[in-house]
Amino acid sequence: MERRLAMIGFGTVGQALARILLERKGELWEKEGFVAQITAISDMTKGSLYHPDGLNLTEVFLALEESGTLEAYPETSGLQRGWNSLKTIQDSNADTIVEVTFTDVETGQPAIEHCRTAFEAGKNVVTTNKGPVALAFAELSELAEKNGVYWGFEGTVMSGTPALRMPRFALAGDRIKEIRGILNGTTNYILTRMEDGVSMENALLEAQNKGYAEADPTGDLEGFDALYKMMILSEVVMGIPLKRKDVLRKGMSSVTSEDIQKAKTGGMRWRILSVIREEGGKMSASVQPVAIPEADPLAGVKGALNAVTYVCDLLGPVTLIGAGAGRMETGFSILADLIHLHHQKR
Ligand SMILES: NC(=O)C1=CN([C@@H]2O[C@H](COP(=O)(O)OP(=O)(O)OC[C@H]3O[C@@H](n4cnc5c(N)ncnc54)[C@H](OP(=O)(O)O)[C@@H]3O)[C@@H](O)[C@H]2O)C=CC1
Ligand SMILES: N[C@@H](CC=O)C(=O)O
Repeated sequence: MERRLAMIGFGTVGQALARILLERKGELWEKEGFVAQITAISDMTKGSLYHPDGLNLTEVFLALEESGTLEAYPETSGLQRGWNSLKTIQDSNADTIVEVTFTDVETGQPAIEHCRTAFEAGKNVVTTNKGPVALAFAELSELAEKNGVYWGFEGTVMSGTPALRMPRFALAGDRIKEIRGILNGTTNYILTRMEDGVSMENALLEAQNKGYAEADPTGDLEGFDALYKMMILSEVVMGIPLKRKDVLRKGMSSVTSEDIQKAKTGGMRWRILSVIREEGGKMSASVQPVAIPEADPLAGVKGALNAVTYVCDLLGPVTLIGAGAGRMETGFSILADLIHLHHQKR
């Protein structure tokens, strides 16, 4: 069965998925029997395209190279332009909506509305947007189930590293009472570069150029992004919703270059640690900068790598280390969800 996709948002992650689909088309068909067509793209500033027979992705990238928008995409019979996100979700022939707009750390909008509209229209959603999962998991899961559609969100925690799929499937049956780790790629990248003597401002610019940072990097720097990921882990993996106000949150702005150099001289490394613990059905959680000894395995987690440890009652602690952010790394998370959906439907 050919999957028809509508991309809502076409920035770093959306374009990475399109590249992967373009470059791996033959291999995905041969190895997985998977085939997908992007029939619609709707992006705030780049513009919108819809063709029921599918868009030519080579032409999409040529248009973006020419002007940074989709304006130069060639006219063909049946091509529609200018549809906004909601019209694209409702009126395109896509069966699966790829929601990759920015994460709003206050309201989760417009992404929550995008998911709601898709589910009500009987369409699957695959997203890397943390807002809908952190703030509306119960409501949206129920709506997806009621409409018999799939909701994939693997990329919301640690990009394509299976930080959700592993505990949900491979560790099913174990009780997870504690989760801890490094859950933000941008700040881990910045701290590592500051250890090399790069200023915080320049390290942030590098992180932005590499596609790690949020559209508003305050979300990364002040710990909101990690907080959202803890809310997702708490509800999705441990089954207990966590409120924003219940998380002790400290951003990285309190850590200076001097602190980092001083710690380095003393055999320590600064990392932003996230911890969630369950005791008697009550959750406690924190995200904050901590100086840890160089010998601690987390001190060796560098750059945009992240790590998460699941403390299981039967298996003991299990740690996963992998990409926390990045273009292809997050584009891959959507592909992994699409292949999962494909296997389910098959
Ligand atoms: N980059 C990464 O490594 C990771 C990102 N994520 C998440 O994935 C999502 C996408 O990230 P990324 O691609 O990096 O972000 P970008 O900012 O690069 O892309 C988001 C795109 O969505 C567009 N957009 C915003 N609002 C709308 C709307 N209402 N309708 C249509 N398009 C809209 C933006 O347009 P404009 O620029 O004009 O606002 C932009 O082109 C985010 O929610 C992020 O938190 C998750 C894991 C890793
Ligand atoms: N901005 C985020 C992107 C992935 O969630 C990060 O740096 O971790």
